Amino acid sequence: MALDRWESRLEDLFQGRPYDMLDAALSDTVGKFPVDIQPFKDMIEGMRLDLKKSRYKNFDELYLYCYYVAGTVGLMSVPVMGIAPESQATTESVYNAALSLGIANQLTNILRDVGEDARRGRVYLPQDELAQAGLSDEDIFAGKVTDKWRNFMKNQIKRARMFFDEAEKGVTQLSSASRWPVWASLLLYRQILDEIEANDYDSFTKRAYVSKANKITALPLAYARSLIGPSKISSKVL
Ligand SMILES: CC(C)=CCC/C(C)=C/CC/C(C)=C/CC/C(C)=C/COP(=O)(O)OP(=O)(O)O
Repeated sequence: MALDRWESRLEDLFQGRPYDMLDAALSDTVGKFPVDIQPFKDMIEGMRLDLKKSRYKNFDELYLYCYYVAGTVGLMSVPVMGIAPESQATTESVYNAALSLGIANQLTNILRDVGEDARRGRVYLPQDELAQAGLSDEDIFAGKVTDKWRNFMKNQIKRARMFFDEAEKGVTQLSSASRWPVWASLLLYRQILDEIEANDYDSFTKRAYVSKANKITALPLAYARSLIGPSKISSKVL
């Protein structure tokens, strides 16, 4: 019911009829930038899915959930951030990178929160891959770091990193003012994966986080990378 109401407010604010101040802020943004309503609707759909589903058969199902709740945020952001006017990249490839960053962030979030989610009876991990690794829901609820779990997590982390790599290809194509914050968020969120490794894959009892010192260090690195735009200069330098 609440989600239905949210959806009708969304449609209203896209037509310039905001209900409250927050709606008004989004309505203003929608009037200023070429934002599409579909990713917003899809995010609400993701919330509906999350209400009725707490297991994912395979990565295809998990990917769809990640698209709904996080990939959509990437798609919403690009029209506001803007693509660099000198970019030769296709619009599709930039949206694809933005989608990948949302997916990468959500997968990272899931791998960090395994214990917290399990305590709420939820397992956002592909059931077929758990089975292939010799693991079951019971192992997740028991929360013991075993070699099977470590191996499983290594593969999950590898996949999340592939999505970050995919996302990297798009950041240089964004308008120059948008590149720094996006690089910073990418570098910082990806470091959570390093922290999960440093915790010996214990996402059951530990919440992996990036230290303040690492966060501060990431900012100049992100800034340096943000200087690279869609030019001929090799983006491999930094
Ligand atoms: C790369 C290019 C070309 C553009 C950038 C496009 C952007 C900004 C993508 C980022 C999308 C993003 C920030 C997605 C959010 C993903 C995420 C981790 C959501 C987690 O939300 P919750 O589940 O509420 O978090 P908690 O579990 O911490 O409460």
